[in-house]
Amino acid sequence: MNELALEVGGLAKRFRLHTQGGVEIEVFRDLDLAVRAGECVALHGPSGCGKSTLLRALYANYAVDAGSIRVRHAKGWADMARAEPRAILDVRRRTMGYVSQFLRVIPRVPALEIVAEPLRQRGIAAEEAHSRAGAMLARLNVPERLWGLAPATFSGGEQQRVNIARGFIAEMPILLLDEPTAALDAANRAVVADLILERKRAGTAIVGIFHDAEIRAQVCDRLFEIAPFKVAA
Ligand SMILES: Nc1ncnc2c1ncn2[C@@H]1O[C@H](COP(=O)(O)OP(=O)(O)OP(=O)(O)O)[C@@H](O)[C@H]1O
Repeated sequence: MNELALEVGGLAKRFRLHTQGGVEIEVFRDLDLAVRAGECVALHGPSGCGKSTLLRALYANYAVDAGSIRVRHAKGWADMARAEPRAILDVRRRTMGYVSQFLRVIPRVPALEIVAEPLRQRGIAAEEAHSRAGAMLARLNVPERLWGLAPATFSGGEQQRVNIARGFIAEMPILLLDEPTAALDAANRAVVADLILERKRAGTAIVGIFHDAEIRAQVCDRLFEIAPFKVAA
């Protein structure tokens, strides 16, 4: 069996709505999840059960109230629930990628640059980074005439493919995917399925939200059910 890449233990998360009388929403408690290299796990459960919240917590976009999120990183382990901001950035740069559903468009930065950036950050020369970014965009059927433009005016599906290209080009050991095919047509869904299968063969551990049952069946090894949270009596 492959080695563990991600190990979540005793995770608890609640939201406090400060602007609404301090109401608390408890999303999960005592959540455990282990994911091995090369494995793809789909977060599953009814709408509102906490799939997006868990994915964001794994990336340390949300603070958690208890528990650990251990990530195999730089010949050791990092805990995303406790790490300093600088260590979190290092994990994001070298170990854990996140493909959100929507591209956070940076004004005036062209698509090719957005996709090449993770490679540039890792010290790869501009020429090689741009050539690999172009190949990835071409594979995802983003027309070459768009590569030099900022994606603000792109269609939803084009923006999602730029986002996917950026997420996959870095070849991270752990990938978090938030509905990576939501805005895509059948041909591009097939490209994304191939990209995911390739990463799995290369040993990437993947955690994702996949509402599309066909993609889920193609790429996921198991479902991780987030049970509806019940308040203890
Ligand atoms: N930023 C936030 N502030 C307050 N409450 C939030 C916040 N984000 C999510 N919640 C609440 O946490 C719960 C889980 O939401 P989440 O978006 O994680 O569910 P989900 O399983 O991804 O849902 P869906 O399948 O509908 O996208 C919901 O009850 C939601 O209202």
